[in-house]
Amino acid sequence: MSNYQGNFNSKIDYVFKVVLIGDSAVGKSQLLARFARDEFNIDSKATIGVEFQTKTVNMDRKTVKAQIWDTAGQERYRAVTSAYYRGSVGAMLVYDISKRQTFDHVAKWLEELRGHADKNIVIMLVGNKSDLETLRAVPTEDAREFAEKESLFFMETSALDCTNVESAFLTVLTEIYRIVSKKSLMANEETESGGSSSLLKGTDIVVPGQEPVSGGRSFNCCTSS
Ligand SMILES: Nc1nc2c(ncn2[C@@H]2O[C@H](COP(=O)(O)OP(=O)(O)OP(=O)(O)O)[C@@H](O)[C@H]2O)c(=O)[nH]1
Repeated sequence: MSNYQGNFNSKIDYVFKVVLIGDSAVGKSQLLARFARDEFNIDSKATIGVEFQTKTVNMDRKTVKAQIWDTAGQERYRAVTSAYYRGSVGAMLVYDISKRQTFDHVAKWLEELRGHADKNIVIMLVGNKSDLETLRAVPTEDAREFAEKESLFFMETSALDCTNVESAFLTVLTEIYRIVSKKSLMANEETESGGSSSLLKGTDIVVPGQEPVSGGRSFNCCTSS
């Protein structure tokens, strides 16, 4: 079920759409549950269609609402690909450190992501289930090397025991914020000089219960109220 945790009383400076992708059962839904609500469900069912949750964080005296989207890893249950990626400015590409195949499929997920998302999207490679060290099938070094080659952030996490979950999401959100603030600065300069910026274009995001969030600002991946 989609779960919208909007706070209509406080001013939101930005909305960042972040998508979760990766094979089925790697723990995408539980990473989201842990980050958004500090919950974990050992009997987590496969996602059908698409869900999202929000979490509001403060950065640099701005209020950022992370709108995190989760879809099924299984092809037959997945959301429409292009709609899922539309407007996303961050992605968590998740595999399971105890299942080699889920890491072998990371390149395929990355290809799909790069084919559909903004070229400047911030991507974190996430090796989840780090609590299953005794069953490890993906050496940390292999993943780190892949991430470096592909210019991705990389972290190992455990939604079960909380390791690095917050840190992984916050790293992505902070990097998006860094790019967007820079773009905001550039946009102001370009308005004066007549140029155009290529940083994190994104598209309009409509949050249920709110007006479409484009508007005020010259970059439309985010909102400003
Ligand atoms: N040991 C361990 N199990 C986890 C962890 N994260 C998720 N799981 C378990 O892995 C299973 C799958 O988790 P989900 O979060 O539903 O996986 P998913 O990637 O969302 O799966 P799809 O919806 O099919 O794409 C569930 O039984 C979870 O309880 C973790 O960090 N450690």
